[in-house]
Amino acid sequence: MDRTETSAAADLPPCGGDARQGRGGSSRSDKDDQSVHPTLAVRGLETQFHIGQSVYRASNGVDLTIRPGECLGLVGESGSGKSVTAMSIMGLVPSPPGVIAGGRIGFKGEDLTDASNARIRQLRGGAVSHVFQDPLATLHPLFSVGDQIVEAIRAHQSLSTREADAKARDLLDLVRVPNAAQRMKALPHELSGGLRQRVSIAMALANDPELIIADEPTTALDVTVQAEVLRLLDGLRRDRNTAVLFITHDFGVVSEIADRVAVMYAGRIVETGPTAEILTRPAHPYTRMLIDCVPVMGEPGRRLDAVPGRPPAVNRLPAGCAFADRCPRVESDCRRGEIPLEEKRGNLEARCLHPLEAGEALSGDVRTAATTSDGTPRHGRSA
Ligand SMILES: Nc1ncnc2c1ncn2[C@@H]1O[C@H](COP(=O)(O)OP(=O)(O)OP(=O)(O)O)[C@@H](O)[C@H]1O
Repeated sequence: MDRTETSAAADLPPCGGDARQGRGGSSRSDKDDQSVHPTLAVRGLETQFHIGQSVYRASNGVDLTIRPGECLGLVGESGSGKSVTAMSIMGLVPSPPGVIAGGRIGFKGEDLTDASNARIRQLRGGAVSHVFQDPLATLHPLFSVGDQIVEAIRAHQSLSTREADAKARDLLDLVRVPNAAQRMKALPHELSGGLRQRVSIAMALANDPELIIADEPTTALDVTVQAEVLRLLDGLRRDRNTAVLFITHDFGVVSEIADRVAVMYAGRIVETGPTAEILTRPAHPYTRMLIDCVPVMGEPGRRLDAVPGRPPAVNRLPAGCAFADRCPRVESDCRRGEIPLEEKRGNLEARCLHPLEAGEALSGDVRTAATTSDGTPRHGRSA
């Protein structure tokens, strides 16, 4: 059966609500040709964990679109559902207790939701690859990095060992590992953290992926190495026209690499739009508060805000806006019912009834709204 012809995802709209423009709203070829299927089109993804009587809604109606050569930054606090969304795309949700209870995952127009395990395995490490935060979790401690890259190549391409070996060396050169031929023989623990991450990027590139899912790939690295690895990833995806889903909790990193941003909170996308627009004129108070947490160079005296309180547990989501208990702009209507992700202005969409105007700051001390009079968060994680 040809899934690309018959699947429901073949009918996915080529451009979803969050697929708009490139960095700073600049035009891209994808904008000019909206008829081409995006590399990734996630629609209404519902990934749940059923534990005892509880249902944890980790991805709760998530929509994402990424076009060739585009980088989407998926941002949110710990536990907001970023990794579960990524694992769902890669077919890696542990089941049980996990289940994809709804929605569709389209890869270049092919519906992966009902794809066979064999098809998902064929894609994973091939056309869809991933880079994780900790390369030691990806790399086998007892095999040389060269052997591991060769194995990754041969799992998807019929090359001789000699050919795969040469390709592995080229990949290490490409990700700028010095003395690649020598380093092929190194065990993972013999390399620095930055070099190990370059090796895992080389492995991710081994089979010319069309989509790379990078889950906090620079979080464990020190800042200079982090900047180098970001530049490397950015250059590679531009040269190779690779779509990238870049997961992070750090808006500083997002500003370096993402064309567009999707902000996740308690399993939902709460705001999405071009990076420059989101960074300078966000509509959702949560996005504003997350951005205010980023240290700014040259402002040593500036108070660093934290977002007070905690997100609600995803097995006990409140009616209405899940951010209401922490939001300085909350009104009674925020707690009444489902709030849709709607266009607020320009290319910005937010799930908010009382959005910020362009460039508006949050007035007053946000702590007054999000904490009780003694400073206790109004909403603690209860599960
Ligand atoms: N294996 C699991 N079993 C049960 N619940 C899970 C499991 N994995 C994730 N969850 C639930 O999904 C929620 C989202 O987790 P996820 O790892 O996607 O968050 P995240 O945004 O990636 O956080 P972090 O930045 O800390 O990695 C968690 O809060 C938890 O409730």
